[in-house]
Amino acid sequence: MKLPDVSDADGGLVVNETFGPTFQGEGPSTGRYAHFIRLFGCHLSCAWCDSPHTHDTRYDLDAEQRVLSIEDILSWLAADPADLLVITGGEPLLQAHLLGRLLCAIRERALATEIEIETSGTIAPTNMITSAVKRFNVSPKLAHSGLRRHQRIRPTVLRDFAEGGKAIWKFVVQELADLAEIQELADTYGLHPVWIMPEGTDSTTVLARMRMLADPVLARRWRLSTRLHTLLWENDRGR
Ligand SMILES: Nc1nc2[nH]cc(C(=O)O)c2c(=O)[nH]1
Ligand code: SF4
Ligand SMILES: [Mg+2]
Repeated sequence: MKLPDVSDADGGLVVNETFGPTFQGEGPSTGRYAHFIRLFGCHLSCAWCDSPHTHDTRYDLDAEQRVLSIEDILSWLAADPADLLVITGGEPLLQAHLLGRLLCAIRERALATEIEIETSGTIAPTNMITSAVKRFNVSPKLAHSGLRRHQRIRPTVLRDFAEGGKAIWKFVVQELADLAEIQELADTYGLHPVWIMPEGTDSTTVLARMRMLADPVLARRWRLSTRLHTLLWENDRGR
């Protein structure tokens, strides 16, 4: 199975979709008016991935990707400048070089008040990216992702994010037993603050898991995230 190489697309970023305005549905900025850029490509393959169309060869990946120049993306944003711009994927840091240039240009032209990046925590960001963003929402994957530990846990990358001071740690949880696994990672790598988010792509599952998690998360003094877009719009694309 050959995955598309997104690291050196000539002249642009490989984008899956741009959308907004919508609400940031996850993490500390939940509920904020937000625009999204979903970059194409991921080097992982989590069993429960909620955006497999960014990389899974069971999808029509030719139809799922467009090469957009930095100017193309700036024009899209200029039509409706973002309060919060969220860069997600896929794994957006696979395209770190061009992404850094894009984010600098967005800051220079004041096309977003704040920028945050959703990432798996397996690829270190560049300095250019780190200086342009307000926050990294880092989601290290647990054993239930089906990935091998060395694929999902990159100690040096986790420590870099932790020391950089711009990361929050957002763990996708299916069962209460996952919390002990998270505690071990948080203690080993100094991950703080910890956010717990239910796995699920329909409102019934998200709400049931949030109810299951609420008291145990409080007992650990952690934070709880919903998936607001899922509660509102189920698994609709581009929301
Ligand atoms: N509204 C909305 N909020 C989100 N936060 C993170 C998302 C993602 O897919 O990474 C996402 C998404 O797809 N939609
Ligand atoms: S890291 Fe994210 S995009 Fe990549 S397979 Fe896992 S859930 Fe999907
Ligand atoms: Mg996601």
